[in-house]
Amino acid sequence: MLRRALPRALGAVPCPRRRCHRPCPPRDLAVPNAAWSDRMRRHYGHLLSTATREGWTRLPSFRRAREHRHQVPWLAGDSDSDGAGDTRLFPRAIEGDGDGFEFAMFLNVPKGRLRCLCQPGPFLEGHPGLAHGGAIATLVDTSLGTLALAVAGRVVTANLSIDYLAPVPLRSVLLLEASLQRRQGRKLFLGCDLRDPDGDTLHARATGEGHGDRGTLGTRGHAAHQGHR
Ligand SMILES: CCCCC/C=C\C/C=C\C/C=C\C/C=C\CCCC(=O)SCCNC(=O)CCNC(=O)[C@H](O)C(C)(C)COP(=O)(O)OP(=O)(O)OC[C@H]1O[C@@H](n2cnc3c(N)ncnc32)[C@H](O)[C@@H]1OP(=O)(O)O
Repeated sequence: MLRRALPRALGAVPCPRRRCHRPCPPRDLAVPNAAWSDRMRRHYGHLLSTATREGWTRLPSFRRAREHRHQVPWLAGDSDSDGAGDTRLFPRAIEGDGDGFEFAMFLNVPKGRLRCLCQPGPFLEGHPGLAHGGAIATLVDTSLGTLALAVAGRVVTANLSIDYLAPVPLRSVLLLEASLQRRQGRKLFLGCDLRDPDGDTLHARATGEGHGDRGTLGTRGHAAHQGHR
């Protein structure tokens, strides 16, 4: 009992492993691990080395929404009502390195752009050897959602439309380039392309619409953006 209560009282995050109650610093998952291919590492290195000069910020990525509370305070939740803290961000739900989504995002708020470098793992299979369309939709929604969060605060996806143009092999490397196209009141219109960063293949093109809370866009969103920088 005390083992569970003390870390929480100190503001530490309970370890996501079942039956482990030690305080556990969140692990940033948007960094290379042993499952990243050489291509993934090469593109990550390039994005990282040019990021600062070109005004991009690498976003750390944690297992659970709450662990992003320093960037997006409302993701911490209002209470512990989601149980014993055993939640996962959907794209981080598959735990083995390389098995699910390996990804790293780079954000440029002034330009309204986000890049997501991704390596889809073998547990995302649809047709044999190929990524499931739902997995691609997750990648798109997460990218457009993160961009919308960064520029406008509390936003939900109202609409998502994806043209699947070419199959995505498992363990390939993909670069998603997202941009904010326009804002209209509480609505944000976003789009993205998902490409092979080394070739000509355009795997998917998507558009999305995010809606902010009444009274949120431009206020809390601004605060979240400031907090991030
Ligand atoms: C600061 C740095 C931040 C960096 C971030 C770093 C790391 C990020 C860390 C963690 C990231 C975590 C998460 C982010 C990743 C992924 C995000 C995932 C996002 C989601 O996956 S989120 C779940 C799916 N999402 C929902 O669960 C939405 C459920 N839904 C609703 O909550 C409502 O349905 C809502 C709000 C959509 C509308 O509700 P409402 O009450 O405002 O609607 P209302 O009827 O008043 O209409 C008002 C106007 O919207 C038009 N309209 C209505 N519905 C529409 C639709 N579907 N499509 C197009 N237009 C629509 C009407 O036509 C009218 O248009 P008009 O005003 O022009 O007449």
